[in-house]
Amino acid sequence: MSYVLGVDLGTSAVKVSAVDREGNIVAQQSFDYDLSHPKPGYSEQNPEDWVSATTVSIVRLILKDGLKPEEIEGISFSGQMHGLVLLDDKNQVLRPAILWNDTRTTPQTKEIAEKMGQEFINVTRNVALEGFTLPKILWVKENEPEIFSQAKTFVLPKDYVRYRMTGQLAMEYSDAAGTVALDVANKTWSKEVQEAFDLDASFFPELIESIDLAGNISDSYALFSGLTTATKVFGGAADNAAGAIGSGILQPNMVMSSIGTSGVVLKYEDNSNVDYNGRLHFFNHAIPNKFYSMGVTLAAGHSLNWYKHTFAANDDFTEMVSSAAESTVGANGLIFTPYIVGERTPYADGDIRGSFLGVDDTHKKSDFVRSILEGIIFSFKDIFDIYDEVGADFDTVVSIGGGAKSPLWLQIQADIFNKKVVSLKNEQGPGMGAAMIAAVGLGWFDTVQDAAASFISFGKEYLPDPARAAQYETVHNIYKKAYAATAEISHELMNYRRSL
Ligand SMILES: Nc1ncnc2c1ncn2[C@@H]1O[C@H](COP(=O)(O)OP(=O)(O)O)[C@@H](O)[C@H]1O
Ligand SMILES: O=C(CO)[C@@H](O)[C@H](O)COP(=O)(O)O
Repeated sequence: MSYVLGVDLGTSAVKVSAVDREGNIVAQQSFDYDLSHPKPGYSEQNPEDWVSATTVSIVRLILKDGLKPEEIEGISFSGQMHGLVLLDDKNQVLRPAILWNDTRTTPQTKEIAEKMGQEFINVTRNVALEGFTLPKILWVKENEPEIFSQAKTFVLPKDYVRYRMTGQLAMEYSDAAGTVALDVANKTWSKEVQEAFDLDASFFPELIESIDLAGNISDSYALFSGLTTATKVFGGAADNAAGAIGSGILQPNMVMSSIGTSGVVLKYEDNSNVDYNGRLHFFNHAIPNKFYSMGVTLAAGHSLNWYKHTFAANDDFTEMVSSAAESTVGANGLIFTPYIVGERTPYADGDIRGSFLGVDDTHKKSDFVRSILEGIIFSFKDIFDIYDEVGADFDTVVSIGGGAKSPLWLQIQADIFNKKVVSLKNEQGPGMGAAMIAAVGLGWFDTVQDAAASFISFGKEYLPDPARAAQYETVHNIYKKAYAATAEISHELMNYRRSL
């Protein structure tokens, strides 16, 4: 037998999946690690914890699940995006990694916008948000100059783990795009960004493709992990790019709708010609010379979980979700905006907060649940509207994440999007995408598309009902007014809370 390992390096844990040539997951191991929040808004992790957790998972696959090291032909990665790992001239880590969900960098995002304006968006194809890597680099440069003066280069989380496995330092394009220091269309580090922020070209690491061989397992890592030096290690991808591959989002007619803790709407882009002018993220895909665009709803499943913990702690989760069927399209006139931790797309506003609008003394719990399911999908529909504005054409929405477990929620998606929605038969997410990258890198398949044809099967299709779709269009048009109508109130309430 021969296997590949897909390493899904997440924010709270790493999950390593062993996959055979037919795409079957033969074993899985995971290991948690801590997040540290040394100050409000700070979010850091120790890169050594990623290496240890990944290694423990691999050792367990070998010792507990009986995988033979010589049968593990290749390894690749899906990585949490944007986290800054600063390295000195001996590739030693200089400070804890500053993660994607760390928001200390608001002044640096403003500095970037003021200094480069539209040119920044034209080159990097993104607006510099707090979570992205360049603002983090500038934060260290301005706030920890003694550390920055020792920094020779930087990498992203999964690139660091790959370096420790192989001894070879590199960054791959799909993650490099999330630094917002890359000229995305031309696939080179941006000279404009380097000059504007006085960053040396040598600070930026070598770039490779996701399916490129980064190196073999080194002697020292073989000793540490029990793997053999024959195992090949491939570039891997940003978690969203790997998730898109693992869900088969490989053609321009397909969009992914992911309802996890946060929500993501992601579209495969065949070339870099389409211009969202920074309203959506636009990154390089894990497939050479392809791209993807995406928008994020910060609190998707999180909104539902918040409601349950706060108002329905003793209810069964699945029954609570199913109770939404007792309500109506438009939740009997109740609208929920899911901005309970701020929002990213289409409103990049950390201080906006959620609302229930139209609360009536006849509303029942089932109406509240329904309004939450609908509000999350209205927020996704706002992202779809950006696609409509540029004339993007697609007919299939692949629904993934915990939210895709609910048939009612899948149908609500079909009706609100007014598109066909499909789920996956055996959804494995980004870890499967990582395994597919290794399988293509090894030559088991010629292309990622070929790997997908063998590894991925779609499940049930949900078609929009024309009458419900028309009703939802009416309610969504009302929902769209809620952001502007509640922004000032939200901001004032946030200021009040800060004053307490
Ligand atoms: N049976 C279900 N029906 C509908 N939604 C669900 C169900 N189970 C979980 N969820 C939602 O899915 C979310 C978790 O999805 P998941 O993809 O596991 O998230 P993540 O990996 O981002 O934490 C939860 O926040 C929850 O609201
Ligand atoms: O910031 C982004 C994308 O822009 C996130 O998608 C992180 O990459 C999330 O990592 P996990 O929550 O999946 O660990």
